[in-house]
Amino acid sequence: MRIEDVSVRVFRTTTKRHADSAGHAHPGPAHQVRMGVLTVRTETGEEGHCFAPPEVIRPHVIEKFVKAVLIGANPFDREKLWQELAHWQRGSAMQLTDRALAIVDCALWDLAGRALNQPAHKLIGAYRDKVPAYGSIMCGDELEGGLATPEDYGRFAEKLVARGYKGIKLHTWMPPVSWAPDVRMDLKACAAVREAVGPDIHLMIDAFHWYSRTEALELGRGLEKLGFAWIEEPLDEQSMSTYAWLAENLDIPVLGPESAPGKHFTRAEWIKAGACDILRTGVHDVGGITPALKTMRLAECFGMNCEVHGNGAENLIVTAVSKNCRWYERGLLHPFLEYDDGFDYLNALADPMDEDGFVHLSDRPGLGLDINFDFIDANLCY
Ligand SMILES: O=C(O)[C@H](O)[C@@H](O)[C@@H](O)C(=O)NO
Ligand SMILES: [Mg+2]
Repeated sequence: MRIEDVSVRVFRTTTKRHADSAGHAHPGPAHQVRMGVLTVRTETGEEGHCFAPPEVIRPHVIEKFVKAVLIGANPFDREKLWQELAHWQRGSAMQLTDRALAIVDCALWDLAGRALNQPAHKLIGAYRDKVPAYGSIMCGDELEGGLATPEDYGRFAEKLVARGYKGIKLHTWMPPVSWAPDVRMDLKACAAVREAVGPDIHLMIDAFHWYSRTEALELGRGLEKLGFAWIEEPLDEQSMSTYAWLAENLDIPVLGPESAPGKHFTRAEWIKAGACDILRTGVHDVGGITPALKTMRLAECFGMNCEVHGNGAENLIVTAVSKNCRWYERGLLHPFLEYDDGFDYLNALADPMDEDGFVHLSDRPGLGLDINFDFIDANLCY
C-alpha cells in the first residue's frame, strides 16, 4: 500500500464559540468560521481524515513538507513518517508546527483503522471502552448569568453534576476580563463550586497562566483547604524550575506541562526536574497520537498519572488505551452553550457521555468519527 495523495478541504461551519484577545473561548452569537479536513489517500483508495483549522494545514505546509515525506510511503509506517516530519521542523523556519504533525499522524491512524476496519484504540491496544469525563468549564467572563461570579460557577457546577459529571475543572477569570487575574476571586469561585457539589466530586483548577510564585503559592494553599485534586498552569510553563519550586512547596498535585513546547522530550525533563506530580500530554500539544502514547508510557515508568489535554476523538483514544490516566477532558462548557449539540460536519458526537459521566469510545473504524462529507462538500470554501 502506498500514499498517493494528501489533500485539504476547507469548508464553512457554524459555531457559537468566539475567541477572546488571549485566545480563550467564550459563547456568543452563531457565526460562520472556516474549518479544514486533511485527507491522506492511498493508490487503492484507502483514506484517513483529520480536522484542523486551515492555517495549521495550509498549502505551504502540505506542499513543502507533508507531501515531500508522505507521497509514495507506506501509510502503516507511522513511526518512520512521524520521525521524518519531526526532523523537517528544524529546517522549516518554524513553519511545520507540532499541531501540523499531529494532524498528519492522526490521519494516518484513521487510515490504518479504516483500512483494517478497526477502531484506533483497538489497534493500539485498548485498556477500556469508556472513560470517566470531567466537565472542563470555560474561562470566566462578565456575561450576566454566565460565568461572571463565584455563584455563577456554583450554579453551573450543580447542573454539571446533575448531567452526570463526577469531576469538574474551573478555568477561572483571565484578561481581557477587566479585573482579572485575581487569586482571591479564583478561590471564591472554587469555594462556591465545592459548596455546591459537596465533598465527593473531584475538582481541579486551570488558572491564569502567568501568576507570580507567591500568587501561585497562595492559590495552591487555598485549594488544599478545598480538597482540589490538582492545580494546573498557574505559572508560565516556560520556567520549569519555577514549577519544581511550586511542586516542592505545595501538597496539592501540580499538573503539567500543557503548553510548553518540546513534545514528549520536554515532558521527560519535567519528570526529571520534579516540576509536576501529574504529567500532561495532548495530541495537538505533542505532535500526534504517536508521541502522546510515548508520553503516557513514560509517565507510567515513573509511577505517575498523565492527564490528556483537550476533547475530541484523538484525545479520547489516548485516554482509552492508558491505565495511568484518570480522566477525559470534556469541554469546554458554558451555561450558554449546549455541548451535546456537537458540530454540523459530524453526524454524531465524538465523545457521547452517559448519565453516569462515562464517555463511550466509538466502534467505528479509525478515529471513530461519523463525518458528514455531504455537508462538507456542500459548504466548501476551496
Ligand atoms: O487555550 C487554553 O488555555 C486551553 O485550550 C484551555 O482553553 C483548555 O483547553 C485547557 O487549558 N484545558 O486544560
Ligand atoms: Mg489546561
